[in-house]
Amino acid sequence: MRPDARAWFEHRTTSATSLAEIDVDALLLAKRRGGHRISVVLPARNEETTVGVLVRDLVTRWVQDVPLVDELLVVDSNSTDATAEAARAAGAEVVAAGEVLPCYGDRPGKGEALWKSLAATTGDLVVFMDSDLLGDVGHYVPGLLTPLLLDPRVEYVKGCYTRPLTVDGVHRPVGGGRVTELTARPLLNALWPELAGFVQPLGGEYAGRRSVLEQVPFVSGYGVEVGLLIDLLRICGLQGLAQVDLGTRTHSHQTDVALGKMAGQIVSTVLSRAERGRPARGRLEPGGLLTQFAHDGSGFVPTSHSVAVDERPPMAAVEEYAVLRAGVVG
Ligand SMILES: O=c1ccn([C@@H]2O[C@H](COP(=O)(O)OP(=O)(O)O[C@H]3O[C@H](CO)[C@@H](O)[C@H](O)[C@H]3O)[C@@H](O)[C@H]2O)c(=O)[nH]1
Ligand SMILES: O=C(O)[C@H](O)COP(=O)(O)O
Repeated sequence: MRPDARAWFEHRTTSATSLAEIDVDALLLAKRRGGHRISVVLPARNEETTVGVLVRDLVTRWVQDVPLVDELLVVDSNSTDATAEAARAAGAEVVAAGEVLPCYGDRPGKGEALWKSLAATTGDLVVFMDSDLLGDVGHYVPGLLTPLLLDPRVEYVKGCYTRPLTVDGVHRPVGGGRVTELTARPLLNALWPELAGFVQPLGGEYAGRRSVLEQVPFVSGYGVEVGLLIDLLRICGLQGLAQVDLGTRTHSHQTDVALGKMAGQIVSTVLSRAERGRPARGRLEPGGLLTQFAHDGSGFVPTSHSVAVDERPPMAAVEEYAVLRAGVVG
């Protein structure tokens, strides 16, 4: 690892692997003293089997029993199942991504749901969590908030964890995060070696100050995490970023074919950032198309999918958002 990345890793990684490691009273005090308002956002597409349990646990722990979280929003990302109903019944506020800033239309993808969530929430600190998490993750929210609440230099915190992998009924305690290991990490190490200290650059659990989140574009699909990391590095510098070890993360896994498309979006996102600042002449022009092959018994069958990414502008540049914020702040 490059010396700056190693120094960052050693000084900016903290541990919150269980509630026993977290001083919740100190967080509440810091929240009160700093006058913070805290929003938790869960993007969800067809997560009816997991979102209810997750939301109920979060609401019970961090809204009702301990007043850490002020609003908990599930952004329904074009689900075709009962995700919205399950989340609402469990105590979340639920909004469909397409209903937020409707004049901007409705694009598919996780990043779109996260971008819209900035306009649908009011906290100055925003925590993002996936809604397909399994197991006990009750410490994730306070764990992610600890660096933000206790260290004013920190602008953005990324969770990290070990990742079990269960495929075809076979369980392994590690080995999850296949796109991370085979695509995102090699790309980041090659092009942004200062980010090499991030253990889980694609992880879906992170938190940041609204003041920086609204200054960066959001890639609409699965490129959103790697895009945020690269863009927030530019705005906050390495010292404004932190990571916290949350222990273990278990979630539902996608097929290899689906992960191939995700990897294609990661590549498109990273290339779009690598091209910034280069003269138009001589720029790489990524094809934005991924061709995958299946064998049908008699021969290979190619299927092509778009992995081009589009992105939303920094929320701070959106006029309707400025009006909404004026209502909140004023
Ligand atoms: O169009 C979509 C697709 C997904 N999701 C939600 O986003 C979260 C993560 O999606 P998932 O398909 O489970 O992603 P993973 O296979 O777990 O991918 C990992 O890598 C992705 C790329 O960085 C990250 O976005 C994920 O958070 C991270 O867990 C889940 O709550 C989904 O319901 C949406 O809201 N809209
Ligand atoms: O982060 C990743 O690389 C993807 O979410 C894939 O994770 P998995 O290999 O644990 O399914």
